[in-house]
Amino acid sequence: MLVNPASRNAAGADLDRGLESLRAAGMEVELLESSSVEDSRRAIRDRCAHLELVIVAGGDGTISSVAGTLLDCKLPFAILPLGTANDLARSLGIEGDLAAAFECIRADHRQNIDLGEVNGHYFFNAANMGLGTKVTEELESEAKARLGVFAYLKAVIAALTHAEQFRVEAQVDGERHRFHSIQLAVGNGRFYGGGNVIDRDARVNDGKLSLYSLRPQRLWELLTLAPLLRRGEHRLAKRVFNAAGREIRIRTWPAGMAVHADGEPVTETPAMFKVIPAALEAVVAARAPVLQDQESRQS
Ligand SMILES: Nc1ncnc2c1ncn2[C@@H]1O[C@H](COP(=O)(O)OP(=O)(O)OP(=O)(O)O)[C@@H](O)[C@H]1O
Repeated sequence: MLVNPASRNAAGADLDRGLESLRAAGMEVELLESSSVEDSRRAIRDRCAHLELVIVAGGDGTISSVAGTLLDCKLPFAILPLGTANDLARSLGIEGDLAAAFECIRADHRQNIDLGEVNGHYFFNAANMGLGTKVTEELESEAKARLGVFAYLKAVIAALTHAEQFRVEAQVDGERHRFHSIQLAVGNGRFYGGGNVIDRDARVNDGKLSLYSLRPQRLWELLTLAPLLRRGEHRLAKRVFNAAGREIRIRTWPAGMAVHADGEPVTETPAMFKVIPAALEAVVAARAPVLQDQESRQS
């Protein structure tokens, strides 16, 4: 079990009782506090051959930081959500208190989930260009620690006042689309930004990425769109472009726009997005409605 003490809810978390319950269920658990991303990656790599499961106790940032290592080591993972947004945990149906998350680990229901990749960087939830990256920039860590999910709202309002438009060429599985945008998002999971739905049909195991773009619009129009965006119902809205596919190539004018993946700045446009279907095995909540069942995926 890898604990990131810098995750928002790590400080007050009582892991002892949960750990005891795992040990009582016959699991041999080694507890490790991670001091850096490199530290986490090395800890997993060094133990690769001896581990059966990596329990990541942290937020989305912590889980994304070890995605590539889990993939290389072909190791399954479970989540103890200790972060601010915990969007991947939500996408896996893991909600509620820590006791419920420990219960999921004991029950050990597993599913293969997809991983997104942009210019060689992995992400679970979503990548943003435009307004979304401004939100992250506005979201200074001090406010995030103090306000949690409400900090996102404050940051959104600050970013909206500086929304700039840009031109986009998107090739979705080879099909070309051109449009103007103020915000582009490419999602892999179902949730991003603290419980916003990427698309009402998106699942973290559907083998697809979802793209949406907000066309330039007035501030009041954006504000009226906000509840639809929150629920992932932007298909119902005019001024939103939607598409889904396995490969999405994005060029922007101006070029060199920042691409943030799972909240971290990772690359710039032009950006090549790919989904790696069923990349990782994850411990999920039993009968999680946020996951596509494996039968309908095959059909
Ligand atoms: N593997 C890691 N080990 C140590 N520190 C990490 C690791 N991964 C990321 N960090 C640092 O810890 C900070 C907090 O981690 P994380 O992003 O998981 O929690 P959060 O910001 O509270 O939650 P969320 O990402 O769900 O909003 C990150 O911003 C990053 O600076």
